Amino acid sequence: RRNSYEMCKETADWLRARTAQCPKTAIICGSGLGGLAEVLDNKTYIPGHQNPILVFGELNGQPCVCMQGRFHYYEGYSVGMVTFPIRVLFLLGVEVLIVTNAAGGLNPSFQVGDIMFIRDHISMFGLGGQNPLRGPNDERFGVRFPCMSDAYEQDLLSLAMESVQELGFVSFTREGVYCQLAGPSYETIAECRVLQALGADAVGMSTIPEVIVARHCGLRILGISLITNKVMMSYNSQEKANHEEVLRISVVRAEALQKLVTCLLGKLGESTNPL
Ligand SMILES: O=P(O)(O)O[C@@H]1C[C@H](O)[C@@H](CO)O1
Ligand code: HPA
Repeated sequence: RRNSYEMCKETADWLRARTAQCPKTAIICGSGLGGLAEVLDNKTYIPGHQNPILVFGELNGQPCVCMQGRFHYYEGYSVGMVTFPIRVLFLLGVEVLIVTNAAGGLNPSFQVGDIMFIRDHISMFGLGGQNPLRGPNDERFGVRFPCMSDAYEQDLLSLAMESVQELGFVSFTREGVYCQLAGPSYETIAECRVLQALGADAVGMSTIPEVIVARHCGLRILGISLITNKVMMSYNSQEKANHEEVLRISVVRAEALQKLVTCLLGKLGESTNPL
């Protein structure tokens, strides 16, 4: 299995041989948000065999690692491969995971450009019977039946909200429920209506398998969705979801997100370091 303990350990050891940095926080950069990594100090770039590049460095004095890009299920990767980097990060000693993504807004009060902290998620994969933890459980990662009702940590959310207030970002910050579909096709109007009725505030194509695997191995998780478009709810709408628009809006908000994560890391450092 791609995310077996042995394979993850081999990659973690391989990375350790290439950098002496010991990040406590990892940031997964969603579509168009790879620029987050550029603000790190003392950067070490480690290109992967395939898509994502790992950038080790420091942000606001805190050791951290950014994953520029991710493995998406819609690209054809197995859920094992999609979640493999999470277990590698865990074996590297990461304790806090900040997952970011671009998502479509289902909540009618959301605007394009809003930042949504993920309060909870709806896994269409999980509901449909596909969970990244399916199969033999390896206790070295976590327990057989992990709790998910507390996957998104309240303390991290509170620190993130403090950062939002200090930065003056309140007017475009929300909280909500993220729902993941397989992609790569965007949702139909009928599907959007169903998701909204189910209680989802935003819809995307990533993140949840990563969160499940991260929660399983005890990582503290903060999820951030950038609302890059409003999904179509009416047959009269002339707009159409498209990836170029998603990337364009991500870039517009990239700087705000960088500031937010930088501020949050400073607070995390203060909260974990009594000095
Ligand atoms: O990696 P994320 O979830 O940010 O990417 C989103 C979902 C699709 O990959 C793409 C759709 O525009 O953006
Ligand atoms: O509208 C969307 N749907 C699914 N994934 C997305 N990622 C960005 N926008 C969207």
